[in-house]
Amino acid sequence: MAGATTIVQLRVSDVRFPTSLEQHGSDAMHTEPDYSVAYVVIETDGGHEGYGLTFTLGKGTEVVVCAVEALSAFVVGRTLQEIVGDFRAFYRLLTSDGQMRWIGPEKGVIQLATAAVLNAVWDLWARVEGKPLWKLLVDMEPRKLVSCIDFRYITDALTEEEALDILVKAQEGKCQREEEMLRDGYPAYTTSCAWIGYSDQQLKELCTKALSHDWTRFKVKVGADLQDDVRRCRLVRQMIGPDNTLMIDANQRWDVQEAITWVSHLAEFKPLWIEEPTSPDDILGHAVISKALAPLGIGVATGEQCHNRVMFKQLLQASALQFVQIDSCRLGSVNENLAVILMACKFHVPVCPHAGGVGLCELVRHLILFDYISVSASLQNRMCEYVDHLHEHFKSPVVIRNACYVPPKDPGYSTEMREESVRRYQYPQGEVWQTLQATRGHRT
Ligand SMILES: C[C@H](O)[C@@H](O)CC(=O)C(=O)O
Ligand SMILES: [Mg+2]
Repeated sequence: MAGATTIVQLRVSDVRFPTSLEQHGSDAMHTEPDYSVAYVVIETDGGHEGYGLTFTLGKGTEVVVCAVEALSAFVVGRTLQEIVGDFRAFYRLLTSDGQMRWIGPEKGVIQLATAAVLNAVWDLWARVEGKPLWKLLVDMEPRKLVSCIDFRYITDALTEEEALDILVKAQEGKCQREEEMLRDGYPAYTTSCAWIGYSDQQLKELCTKALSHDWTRFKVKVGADLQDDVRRCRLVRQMIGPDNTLMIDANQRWDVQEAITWVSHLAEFKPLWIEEPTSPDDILGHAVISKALAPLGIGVATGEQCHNRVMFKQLLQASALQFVQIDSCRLGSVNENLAVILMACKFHVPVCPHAGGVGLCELVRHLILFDYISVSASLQNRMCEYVDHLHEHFKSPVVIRNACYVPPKDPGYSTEMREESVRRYQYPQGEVWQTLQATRGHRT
């Protein structure tokens, strides 16, 4: 890395897209989501910039913005070299400050804010190195990678030495896997055909279109009404045929027993997994559901609202999930995602990232490429979520080819948004929101 790069400013914006108008992103618990971000820009004295974000659903983004502002004092005035020279210490500084940690620790709004800020730092680092983030990670020495992870609270499941060992072993075949990814891309599944607010007609049209674009894996939202779910799952299964893959997602709608009963009624449609059947905090509940559904061949997937590595640790220790859904903006950025990816590898549980939101596809593709090339070395039972919304607002948007994520080539973490998008969708002063309020009285 060239000379010292001091971070001189951090700016944060509340950017919201009115996706609820057309029910994009809707599920059994979030019926009117306006896909939004707390969007962070850090500037350095040398003219470099880093971009970060965390995902929200509209209302409340201003609270995350406030938390980001509270964290900015830890970042501004520091050099990039100082931060990444001991990234574990910096992660701890942000998450373990003696006063700030009281409003977490490492969960909720403050962890979302940590993700936004650290995503900007990782973006800056990758840009300064002139590499896309996945390549920065893939090229990094194993010892350096583990030095970015805070192992506090997880050493009973994964020690630093074990993490190092996993990374060192996976060096074998790394170059071939990188070539394979550059050639074929990383397998994806689509959630965009079957949001809960879509009509049956929309489901049919979107499935037809997706099938014609080579999609073979489909996720359907369930959990609001059993008869609707039976009808929708039947329709999608008929459309996609017996050999394609179906997943279902309840977004935390049920109690534990209710989840088992409800999903048993949907077993005839052969879902690979039920996602978020119950409260994301109920580790033992997930374990009970996993055990009950295993004989039906249905696994449990969760993670999009799993707020830190300690929760994932317990889910893994309790055999409470069969698919680990990391989230680039829920966990404490790349640092904490590395911890979870390595724990999942140790427990032999596949990582299938969550990406239903604005910007999540852009970011998480970097993490899953790293997982395959440098950690798991397997594609067995693995795929990364894709949703077909709002990519046009990013400078390095996702590219999908043959239903696979094409590895991005631009330096950075693909977090930079188009300036015009940020300006127009800024809440509430952007022209899109001003117009919506004036013409439709869209709730603000
Ligand atoms: C509110 C979000 O769209 C959520 O439904 C996304 C999700 O659960 C997923 O993509 O999975
Ligand atoms: Mg989900």
